[in-house]
Amino acid sequence: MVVSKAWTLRQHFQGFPKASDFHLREETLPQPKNGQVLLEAVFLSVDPYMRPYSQTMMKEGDVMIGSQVAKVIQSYNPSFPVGCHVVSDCGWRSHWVCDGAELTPVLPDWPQDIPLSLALGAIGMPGLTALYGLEEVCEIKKGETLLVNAAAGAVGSVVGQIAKIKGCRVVGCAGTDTKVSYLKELGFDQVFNYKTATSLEESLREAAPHGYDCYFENTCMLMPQMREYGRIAVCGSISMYNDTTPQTGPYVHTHMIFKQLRMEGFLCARWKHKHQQSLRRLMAWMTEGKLRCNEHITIGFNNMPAAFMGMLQGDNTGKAVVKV
Ligand SMILES: NC(=O)C1=CN([C@@H]2O[C@H](COP(=O)(O)OP(=O)(O)OC[C@H]3O[C@@H](n4cnc5c(N)ncnc54)[C@H](OP(=O)(O)O)[C@@H]3O)[C@@H](O)[C@H]2O)C=CC1
Ligand SMILES: C/C=C/C(C)=O
Repeated sequence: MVVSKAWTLRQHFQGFPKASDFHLREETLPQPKNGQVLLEAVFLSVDPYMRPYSQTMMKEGDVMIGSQVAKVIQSYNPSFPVGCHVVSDCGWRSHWVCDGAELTPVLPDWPQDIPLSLALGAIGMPGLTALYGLEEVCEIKKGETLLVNAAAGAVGSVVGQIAKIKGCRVVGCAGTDTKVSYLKELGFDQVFNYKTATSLEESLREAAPHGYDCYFENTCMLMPQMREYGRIAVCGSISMYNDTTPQTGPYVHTHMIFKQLRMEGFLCARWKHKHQQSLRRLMAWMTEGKLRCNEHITIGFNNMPAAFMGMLQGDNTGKAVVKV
């Protein structure tokens, strides 16, 4: 018998999450049966979606939702032999018994020198989100100009690098000078700190005097700088996730109409059927040195809530993960 640790939602978050909203419990797992495997968490993902989804998909007492890279430590399922690594959506748990139905093996032939944690980052859901937002929603083309905000985050940093691979001009905005330096290292053409810029409008105009063809992310600050027939991929709205009163405006109709813009919200899972081939593309770019990913690693399963709250502060550069 294995005793698993699990972090549960003690009470729904009101505004910014606090340590007392979480509860660490132990549970004795059943012995795996025929067709089942026993998983041990190696890396757990810490993602913004956990905040809004906790509100809509969870009830108090549930184990926190989330993905992890886990190692199979007992197996009665030939598709998942002992020692293999999988991505599992079993939540904030140290161990779990399941059949293979909901498990995704990490890419076969995962290179030795690429950390497995990236299966939760650039070679995982955030990387796929970046790829689909650019290719499927923005339909970005060589030579176009892109703006991405939250650019030093797990998604934004991959967005900018893929757009560079595609021959685009990339403008990123981020909230600290450290993030700005990181994005310059990644090869972004223009980067500015939106928190210290004297005028956002001026910074945007200076960075791309002819305007933007594509805009990846959230907020509507860019509307006046969009070019005719511009495309806006609405990926997330992290700045609102902890709000206790709904935000209003700005009203975008005039820009949408007269510039004939297209704005589309999307969820990465829409293109689930493409995930395997897309992960292989991301891995190829990484092994060729065209795609890099900084990670913000917190050590220790017991620090999951702290890592989650830290991520929601917005100060991390790159993908937040917890190493067990
Ligand atoms: N549609 C989809 O399928 C998916 C959507 N998403 C969404 O994409 C967005 C980015 O995700 P991801 O890159 O993983 O996130 P990260 O946690 O890696 O980065 C988030 C960044 O957002 C910026 N930010 C702005 N306002 C806030 C705030 N109030 N609190 C915290 N951070 C803030 C910060 O950068 P800065 O200081 O530069 O402002 C921060 O670094 C999120 O909104 C997420 O929900 C993510 C995955 C899939
Ligand atoms: C799958 C992730 C969704 C958001 C909104 O983060």
